[in-house]
Amino acid sequence: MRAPFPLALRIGSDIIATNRILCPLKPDSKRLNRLAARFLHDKELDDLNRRFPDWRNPELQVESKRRNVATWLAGRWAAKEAAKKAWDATLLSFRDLRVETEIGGAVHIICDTGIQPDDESYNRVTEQVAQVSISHDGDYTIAAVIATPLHQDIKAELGTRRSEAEAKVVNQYAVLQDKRHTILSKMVQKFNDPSRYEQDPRWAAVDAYTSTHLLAPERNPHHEALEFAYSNSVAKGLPDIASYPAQGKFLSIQVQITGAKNILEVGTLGGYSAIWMAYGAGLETHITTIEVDAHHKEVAEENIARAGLSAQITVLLGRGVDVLPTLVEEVKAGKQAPFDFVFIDADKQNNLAYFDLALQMVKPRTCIYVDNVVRRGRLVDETAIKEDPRISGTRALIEAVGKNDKVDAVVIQTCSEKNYDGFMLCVAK
Ligand SMILES: C[S@@+](CC[C@H](N)C(=O)[O-])C[C@H]1O[C@@H](n2cnc3c(N)ncnc32)[C@H](O)[C@@H]1O
Repeated sequence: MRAPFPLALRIGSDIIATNRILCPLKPDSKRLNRLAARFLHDKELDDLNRRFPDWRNPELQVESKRRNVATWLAGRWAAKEAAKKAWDATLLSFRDLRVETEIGGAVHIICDTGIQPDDESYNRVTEQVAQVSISHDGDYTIAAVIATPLHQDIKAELGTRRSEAEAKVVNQYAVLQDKRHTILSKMVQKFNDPSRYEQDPRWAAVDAYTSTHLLAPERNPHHEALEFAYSNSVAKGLPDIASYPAQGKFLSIQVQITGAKNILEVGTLGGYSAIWMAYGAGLETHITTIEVDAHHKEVAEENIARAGLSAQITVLLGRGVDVLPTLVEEVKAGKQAPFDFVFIDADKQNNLAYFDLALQMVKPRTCIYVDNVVRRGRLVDETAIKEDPRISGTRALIEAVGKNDKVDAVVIQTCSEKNYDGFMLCVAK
């Protein structure tokens, strides 16, 4: 028989490299502000302001000062991770926890529900303390927490909040869906051909459900910038033809898988897909995106600036068939690095031209992704083949790629909130 551990004690520990905090601190102070606002409790923000009055302006600080701020933040981060492990990571968020240093120097970590004593729930337990130890050595910070299990009052409060937050996300998504459906119905009226927009409600419902869990706004630090890019584009009169959120995330994940450092996009619109890719790619990656419409370019640049990505994304104005050959020359002359991820999403009649030009400036094993190749099945519709240059352009691409020994490719059909479509995924050999 095994004797159980006799004490109702739980431990948690965490280690973090200070450089992980220092990195966002260097090039862009806005990122640091966002990071601090995301994980520090308000009282910890006050502590930080007191200790490092100019921390919000790292450009003014010398390297050693920046490192001190990063080390302080790393201590808070590690302590909170350790506390989540000791208590209940599924219930707790970083901002429910705060590290507190007493006047004598003793350090505690507190699970703080934020309920004030003058609140009617004052007779319930609203805060719980655990012991924490934080140590720094060179580039690393380590924290260990020892705690008794979370009090039932706190568990109940956090559980209620979690359900409310989940309901809010579902609600936010429903509002977004409504907005999209209104735009879609306007398009249907405009073209007076509802059959072109038929949509099985299950597709949007599945997107709504999965997005609630996998694209939850509170878990996506870039949610606000992406939502701004989408809404601002529609508000400024751009057509509602950007990638949808799950597709944006798919692109971002592709970029992470391939480790792309130099991305090419044809068809910027309001920069929505470019922003998703840039967030997936990391700070050292660059995206060149081509847009023929000057107003689209202007709105895209506004959205990109708002996302803090102006240094990472360059929008080139012009027709793809004119701009791409100049890029090919630059790559051949060594003035421009070859691309290692390509997203083609512009005028579909030129798909093959874009593909051929892109192929001249990519590294082996580059992923080339071409969007909207199925178009509700019109890819194989006899009338569309004869009358719609977007369909004949896409068929020319698929047939040429099928004969090209330098690439391997597949078309995947998709159904989603944006109806029935598909993409072609190729890899350059
Ligand atoms: C489907 S939208 C791009 C959507 C964007 N990739 C996204 O997911 O957010 C296509 C864009 O290509 C642009 N475009 C159309 N013809 C073009 C051309 N010949 N050269 C470059 N861009 C073009 C359009 O103005 C439009 O902004």
